Amino acid sequence: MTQTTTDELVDLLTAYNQAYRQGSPMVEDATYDALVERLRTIAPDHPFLKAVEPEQFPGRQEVRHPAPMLSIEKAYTREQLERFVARVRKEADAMGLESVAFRLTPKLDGLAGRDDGQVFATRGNGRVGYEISSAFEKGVVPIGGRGRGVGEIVVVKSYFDQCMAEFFEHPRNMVVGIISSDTLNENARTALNDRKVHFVPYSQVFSMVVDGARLVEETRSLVERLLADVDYPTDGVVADVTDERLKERMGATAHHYRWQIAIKTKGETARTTVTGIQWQVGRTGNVTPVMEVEPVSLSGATIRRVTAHHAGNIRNAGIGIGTRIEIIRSGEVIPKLEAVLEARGELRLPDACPSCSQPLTWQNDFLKCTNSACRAQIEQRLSHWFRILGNADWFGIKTVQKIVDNGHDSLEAIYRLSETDYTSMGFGPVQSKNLAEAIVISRTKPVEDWRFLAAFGIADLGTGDSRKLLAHVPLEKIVDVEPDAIIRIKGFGDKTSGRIAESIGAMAGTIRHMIDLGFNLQRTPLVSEQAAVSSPIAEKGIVFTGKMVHGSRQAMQDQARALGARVQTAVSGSTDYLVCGQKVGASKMDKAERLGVAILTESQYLAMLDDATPGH
Ligand SMILES: NC(=O)c1ccc[n+]([C@@H]2O[C@H](COP(=O)([O-])OP(=O)(O)OC[C@H]3O[C@@H](n4cnc5c(N)ncnc54)[C@H](O)[C@@H]3O)[C@@H](O)[C@H]2O)c1
Ligand SMILES: [Zn+2]
Repeated sequence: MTQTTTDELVDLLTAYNQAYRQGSPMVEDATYDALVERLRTIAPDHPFLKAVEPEQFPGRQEVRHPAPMLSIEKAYTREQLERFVARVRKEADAMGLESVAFRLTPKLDGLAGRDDGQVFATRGNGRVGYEISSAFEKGVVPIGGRGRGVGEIVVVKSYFDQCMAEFFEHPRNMVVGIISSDTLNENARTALNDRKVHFVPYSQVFSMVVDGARLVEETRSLVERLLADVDYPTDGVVADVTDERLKERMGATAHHYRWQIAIKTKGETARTTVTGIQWQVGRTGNVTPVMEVEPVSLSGATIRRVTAHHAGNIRNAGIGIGTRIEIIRSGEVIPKLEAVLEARGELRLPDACPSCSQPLTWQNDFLKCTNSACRAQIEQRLSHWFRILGNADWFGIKTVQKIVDNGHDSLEAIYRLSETDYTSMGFGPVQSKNLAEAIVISRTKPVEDWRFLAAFGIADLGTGDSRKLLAHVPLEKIVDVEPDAIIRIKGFGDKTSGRIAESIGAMAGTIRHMIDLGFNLQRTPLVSEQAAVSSPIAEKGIVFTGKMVHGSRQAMQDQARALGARVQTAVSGSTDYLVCGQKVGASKMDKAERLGVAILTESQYLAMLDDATPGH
């Protein structure tokens, strides 16, 4: 190999690394790692291999780490893992250690950080990182509390898949965006408000301790067990030697600790051929490509459809019928386009909306239908209503399409339908009954007013911002809201406020109509009222569990809500207190302990409320 090839390779790696750190990788990890290995073969002493691949956050203050935050050596194969275990064994023998144990933890795939309780910093180049303490003010949830050392900033995976996957190509994009920019877009704000962006210290994650033999023999099942319950994006499992003296003896290179290895589980890939491209219209008018492919088997499922995320991917790669592609599936329901192997066929992009035939326009990489009367958008908006309201099932997209086909194309119309109307549209007797009941349930089952408002699909108003808005403007005044009133609320910018007010204005009739139907709405307390209630549990996430002695659980939950708490049904990363009555299941307690949630008995909890009440 000549010097130029080495340089070219390093240039390529540098570019790939930069794209990756900014949240939009250009190639798969395995491809990147293979290139790194190639560099190691041709230029083993190249500086690129001797350091942590740097990330950059321009304009942030630099923070020196007390101990370097290094990269991790990778094992893709059994042989690589065996070699690692053998190396550890050898050092242990030299120390006269009889047994060696490894602590296994999920390798979280986000943005690494370190929180000493005062300063929160990124990894940077491993020695010097960047100060990002504002992340906690933005709403990143520190799991287990502040000051727990190194960990990873990640988005809750199920949440990302359900609510954010259509806006971001990878959860890391979202995290990097949130940390690096001072102005957050609507989706990022929603996720932060929903408390779904966490800083997870590695000390707080689920772990298992095994010996070297088991690690090598049962790798697959161990990895599966470790990752089964982790609701964060992962890209493998990290194995650490547990013995402190052995760790000290093994030390580190400039790149990684010698007592640690990452067992990588890359998403499974397959190769296939594009046989067609379907264009789907979303609620906001984005027209996105779904490729039909020759059926191919991938992690146990037969794949026929592959998403290409946005039209730009089709345009830039020149994908036509006959194009050979590589696809990857790592947990998503619909697999993604991984790489274009050979572009073939004619590139054909729609110039008209597949639903309403209006001309499309490009907005960055997205093709957009701007016709608000577009049939597909109406269907998506109606199904959005039921999805966000979340208290009544049965109105999936197929059902909604059929209803719209029959001329009922607005919420007003749908809420007028009766069981016999459904039957005459051709729904079966059972389904007709279910649909009619679901409508009643959607009005009678309690639902938060911010969900109700967000369900209309108002521009720039996700659930998080809807809650914020309603803390300042009560729902019954919302249709008359002026942009000025929104701008004054923290977190709303000029443009967004204008768009929100305009969009609310355009939907005022429907909003009023739906309010008048009398939903069972739980009000968001107004900030002006909240000031009066200063309680020790305001804003805290609380789970009540077990049989309560003081009163019914329902009554305690209501009281907690009135005191401004966020009452939850399950312990999660956003829980602050688990209040235990009698006969509490061990699993809830375990989970709470693992997540660093404070566990209180019923009387401890009541004492806490009492202490804070004036006059006691
Ligand atoms: N696809 C691409 O274009 C591209 C580009 C650059 C890097 N990469 C990938 O990034 C990796 C190298 O980057 P890196 O050095 O940032 O990361 P790494 O994979 O070497 O991981 C090291 C980091 O993992 C974190 N980590 C996550 N879970 C952990 C746990 N349970 N215990 C301890 N640490 C944990 C730590 O912060 C540590 O700094 C490679 O796997 C490479 O494939 C990909
Ligand atoms: Zn259209």
